[in-house]
Amino acid sequence: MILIVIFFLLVFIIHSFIQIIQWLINQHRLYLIIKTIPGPKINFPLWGNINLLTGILRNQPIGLQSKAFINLMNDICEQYDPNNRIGLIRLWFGPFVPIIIITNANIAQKILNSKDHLDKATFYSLFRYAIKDGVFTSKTEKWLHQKREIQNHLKFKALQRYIANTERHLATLNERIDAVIDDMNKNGQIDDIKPILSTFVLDVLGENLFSTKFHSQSTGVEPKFVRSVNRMLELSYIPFLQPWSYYFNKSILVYLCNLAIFLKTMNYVNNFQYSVRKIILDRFKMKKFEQKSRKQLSLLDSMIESRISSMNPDRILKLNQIETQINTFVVAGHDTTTSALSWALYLLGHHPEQQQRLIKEIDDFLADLNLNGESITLLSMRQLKYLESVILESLRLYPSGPFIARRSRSEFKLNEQTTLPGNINYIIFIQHMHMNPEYFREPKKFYPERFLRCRKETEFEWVNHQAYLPFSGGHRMCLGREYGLMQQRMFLINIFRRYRVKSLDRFGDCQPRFNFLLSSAHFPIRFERRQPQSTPATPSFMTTVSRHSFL
Ligand code: HEM
Repeated sequence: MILIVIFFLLVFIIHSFIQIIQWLINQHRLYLIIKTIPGPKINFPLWGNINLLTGILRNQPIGLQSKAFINLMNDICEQYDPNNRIGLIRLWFGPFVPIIIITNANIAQKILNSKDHLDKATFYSLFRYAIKDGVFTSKTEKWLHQKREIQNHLKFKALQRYIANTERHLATLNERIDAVIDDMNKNGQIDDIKPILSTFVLDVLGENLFSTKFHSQSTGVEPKFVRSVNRMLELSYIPFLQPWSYYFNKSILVYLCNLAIFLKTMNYVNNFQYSVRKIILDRFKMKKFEQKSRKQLSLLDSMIESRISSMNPDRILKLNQIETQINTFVVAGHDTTTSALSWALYLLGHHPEQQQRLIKEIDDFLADLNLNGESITLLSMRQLKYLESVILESLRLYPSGPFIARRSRSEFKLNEQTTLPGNINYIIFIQHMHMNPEYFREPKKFYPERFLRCRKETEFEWVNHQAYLPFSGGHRMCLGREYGLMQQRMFLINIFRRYRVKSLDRFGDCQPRFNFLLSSAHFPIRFERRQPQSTPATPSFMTTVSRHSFL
């Protein structure tokens, strides 16, 4: 008996020994490859470059920490790879965990289009508290199945059905703005536009995604779970930014307080997930959508309908998977869209010339439609090229996702000289690329015209299309891109056919608050009604497909 135990013990020890040797060989190979990539010096191998993060971030309040993080990353890129010569920077998080930052558009495109880089980076697991293993966070194999099922429900042709809800909530938004204009004390001034936009986006998302009325605009408050998700992401972010100092330098009391807040927010998120589950079960049982016109189905209804009508339901998303996707869309679609709307207003409010050009384009477009007795359709909105350029330029200057990250499954040969290592995390630094004068001439300038001047992939005097990644790119590009763009188009047409806006702070004072993907503009703004005689009679958005629609 003892001999058998000794035998197994020996086998175990030899096996572990071989594993350790293999791991050391791999680490050495990784080290040799990474050595060729520029990056900050390591003074103390156990820490790697973590001291850079902790040093700068320790005294920043939550919310601004992430801004400090982005600034730090920008500084590191400029210092260690001046003029984007190589487009790669390495950082060591401790002795064994390297991260590679990519600032070269060509390399970023190769990574995003490679089948070996479909997994999201390890630290995306923080999102799993809020959205579990949905299409945003899932690993390649699961993601392929989920994406196949979801993309049809969000592609351009499917969006027509969301117009009616959006238009109704836009009408409520107008009433809110009108009330501020008519209020003598306020005289059209809103001290912080973000909550107004956020509640509007949420109400639209609730109805379009899962037939739920949040009533956020009428109550003026976001549901608790939305604030909880944001808070949760902020809290999850702290240990990532300050892995050691957070636990050792701060008092245990601070840690416990944050833990208590985390658990409380988790509770709200769980409650929300429970409500979503209930809605899904109810709608599934009632099969209400069977009597509804297909064009009015919410995303949830159409996913359930696919499941019911499928010949092979095993291949279609199950109800619990649908629930995960709905949670994912609310989190992935809410702050990103709010942020895009708020920054577009901010920039236009500071650039009257561009605002006037946009107003003229919208007026001409509406006058043409009126003349022909047509409504605004998804497709006709696309004729507004200046509007599109304003949206694209705002997203360039303020991308909702300043960086995205992937985990490689294997080594990746970039060219004869450079091979990128496998099994490590890559950060694609979108915000840095958007500000690179090599890719975008005069990058700090708000200049929507750049997109009109460079419409084709081959024209890149003002825009390098490869470096433009507000919705990411390649295989795991944003699934809500068309939906997000539609919302922005409808919102801006609606605002500027009625009002002029003026941002009331000093240009540049308003700074984004990042926590991974999320950033929004909080700033004071004044709305003025446009003179009635100068606004053309306004055709409504077309909510049903008629002979004018090309869909
Ligand atoms: C202006 C609005 C939006 C912007 C700027 C934006 C941006 C992005 C970016 C940068 C990513 C890549 C994230 C990463 O790889 O880490 C992404 C992914 C995603 N977005 Fe959006 N998004 C927007 C709106 C939406 C909306 C409205 C929805 C849903 C209704 C949505 C759903 C998703 C999903 C599901 C993914 C994950 C795709 C995948 O991994 O395959 N997004 N988005």
